[in-house]
Amino acid sequence: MQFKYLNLIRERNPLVHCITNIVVANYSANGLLALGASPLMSANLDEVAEIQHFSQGLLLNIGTFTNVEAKLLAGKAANKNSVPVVLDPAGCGATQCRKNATETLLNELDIAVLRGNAGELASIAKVDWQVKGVDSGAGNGDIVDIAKKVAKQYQTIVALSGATDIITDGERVAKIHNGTALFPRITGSGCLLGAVCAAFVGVAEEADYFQAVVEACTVYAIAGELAAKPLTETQTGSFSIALLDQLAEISEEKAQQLARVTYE
Ligand SMILES: Nc1ncnc2c1ncn2[C@@H]1O[C@H](COP(=O)(O)OP(=O)(O)OP(=O)(O)O)[C@@H](O)[C@H]1O
Ligand SMILES: Cc1ncsc1CCO
Ligand SMILES: [Mg+2]
Repeated sequence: MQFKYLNLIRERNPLVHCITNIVVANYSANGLLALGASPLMSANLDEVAEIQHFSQGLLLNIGTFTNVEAKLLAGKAANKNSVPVVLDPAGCGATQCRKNATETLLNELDIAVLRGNAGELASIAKVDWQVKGVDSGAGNGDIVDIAKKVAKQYQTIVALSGATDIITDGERVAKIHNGTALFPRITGSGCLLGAVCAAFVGVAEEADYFQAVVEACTVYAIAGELAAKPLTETQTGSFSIALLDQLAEISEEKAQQLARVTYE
């Protein structure tokens, strides 16, 4: 697999505007900085539309179910200014009002990338699933079918994360086999991945967003793998710091060496 967007991020230092949840705001900003992007966290109604005049990517994360109006306003301005929008429907299956708000965002906005775990994508696809708050839960549906269905329905690129990440535009499917079991043991590793996806599509042409998202998820999963290498399975605190270090350290060459990506 050929990597080309990681170096571009470091060259261009894209500004990624995040309207995210309070749990992960600081960690996401640090992760973007480590990678080589420039984070801006704001949900103020007076400025979120204006920010789309100079931002390269917009992340909308519904995790703490706040600022829905700001997300709509920012998303519409981003669409007008050709700024790619990444939606992370964190915890969207947990309550009816989250389901409704997620549908509204998907219907009202042109979402370039929809990044969530299996439970969140199953909820959007209206497939029966035992969701558990923001964790992915368990279910019997075929996650490739779920991801493809949602990608087609909303004409977006779906990045479904888990032990194997599934990236699809509804036709093409990439599976990323990299990662570490330490990822789901820290909060916000998926939320940061959403922000990372926004940085990658922020430096890509629209026609190449699929490839940019595959690259984003692969680089990220490998950074986690490298961070976990010297750690035991209980060193979750150390992992969260080591992941930031690896996001700063990882090179295209290293990613190329370690990538385990298959296409269907
Ligand atoms: N069991 C696992 N083994 C290897 N990698 C994993 C595993 N589970 C998740 N990952 C990786 O963890 C990262 C985050 O994905 P995850 O599915 O945990 O996000 P999430 O549930 O949205 O997280 P959060 O909502 O806490 O931010 C992805 O890079 C994914 O590949
Ligand atoms: C724990 C938690 N609760 C709402 S958002 C969030 C961060 C992980 O999605
Ligand atoms: Mg999540």
